Amino acid sequence: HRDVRQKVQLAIAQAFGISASSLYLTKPTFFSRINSTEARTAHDEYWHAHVDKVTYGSFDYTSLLYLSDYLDDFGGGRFVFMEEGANKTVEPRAGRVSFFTSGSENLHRVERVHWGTRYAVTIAFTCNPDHSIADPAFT
Ligand SMILES: O=C(O)CCC(=O)C(=O)O
Ligand SMILES: [Fe+2]
Repeated sequence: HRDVRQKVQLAIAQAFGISASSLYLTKPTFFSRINSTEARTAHDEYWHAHVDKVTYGSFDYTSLLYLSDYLDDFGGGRFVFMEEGANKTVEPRAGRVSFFTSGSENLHRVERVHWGTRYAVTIAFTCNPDHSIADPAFT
């Protein structure tokens, strides 16, 4: 819904001190299901440290919506910001949202999931209108 989209954009823009008119949805937006089965392709190897802007190209801001609970639904699978001296960890919980800038300042990785199933959604935003995708349509 456009009104909701505009409110979310405005809130995000205000939080980061940027103009709401310069923030657009970008791709890929994806749903992830992670369990402890063997990776079949390099794409399945979610646990490597990476920078989202490098991995996905168009990302300026990354948001993660978690749909399952660390330790209740799965073990391992915490999100780790790699920081010199002290890594900072986000423990996924259903409904928890994490939001951060997608550049090298936020190098991160996901711990390997040891048991259970971990669900999350990645939704990203760009400041470059050329990288934008259309608003989601609800039909
Ligand atoms: O699911 C997560 O916690 C993070 C996934 C991730 O790093 C990514 O999609 O780039
Ligand atoms: Fe990432």
